[in-house]
Amino acid sequence: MSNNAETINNSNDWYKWVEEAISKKHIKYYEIENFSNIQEIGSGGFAKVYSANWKNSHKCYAIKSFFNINDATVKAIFREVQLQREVDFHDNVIRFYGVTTSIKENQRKEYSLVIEYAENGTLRKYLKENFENLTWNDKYNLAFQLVYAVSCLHDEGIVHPLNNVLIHRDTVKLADFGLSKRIEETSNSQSKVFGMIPYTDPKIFIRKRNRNNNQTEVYSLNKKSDV
Ligand SMILES: Nc1ncnc2c1ncn2[C@@H]1O[C@H](COP(=O)(O)OP(=O)(O)OP(=O)(O)O)[C@@H](O)[C@H]1O
Repeated sequence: MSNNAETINNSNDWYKWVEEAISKKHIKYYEIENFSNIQEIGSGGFAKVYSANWKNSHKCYAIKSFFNINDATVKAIFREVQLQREVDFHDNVIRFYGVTTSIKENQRKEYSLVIEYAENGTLRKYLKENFENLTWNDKYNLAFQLVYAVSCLHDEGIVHPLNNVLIHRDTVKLADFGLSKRIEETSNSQSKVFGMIPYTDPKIFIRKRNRNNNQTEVYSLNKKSDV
């Protein structure tokens, strides 16, 4: 796989890259027909996400199907795949398993991502529904996992906007690396708002040079604890 983020400029590059990666077995291809019990579980600005069982087993996967794979979105999708694969050895990061063809009826073959399924959904929803029943130890444990995951991503040179924090049983899982950046990139793009506004360090809005961008993520973490 010779392409890097700079060489994926349009949807043709993306299709070529995925097909080459599948044929060289760098990425596993899952036949969509082998999934059963496909259920929609959520959607965001770019994609719809489904849960599905593999070959009638109890093993559940999440399938992320993009609304519109065009020249503008392929870079984010490619980034998501690249960054997630780099760090998904970590227990607190959603695993990238491979690709399948899109669930949509379409003339053109469209690839969807097959990723680990987080059974309890988003941390936000989980806390809303369970906050009263959680002990301080449970809350400490969730906060600890979140901080630990962020710290491990920093060690790998990646900043995650913490826009998508999921829960699988008692384990925090960071997902959706489409908006994540390498630390050196964030230092060069001070003017760009990074992540969700409520969790964004206000200092990012005033163009202050030489601000360490890991710090903006620490701000996001503190805001998360307000949930
Ligand atoms: N692996 C997963 N397991 C369980 N639910 C998930 C998973 N991935 C995503 N979801 C659910 O689907 C929703 C949409 O997913 P996601 O945020 O990745 O889509 P997106 O279009 O890239 O979103 P965004 O607009 O935030 O970039 C999430 O908020 C979450 O509720």
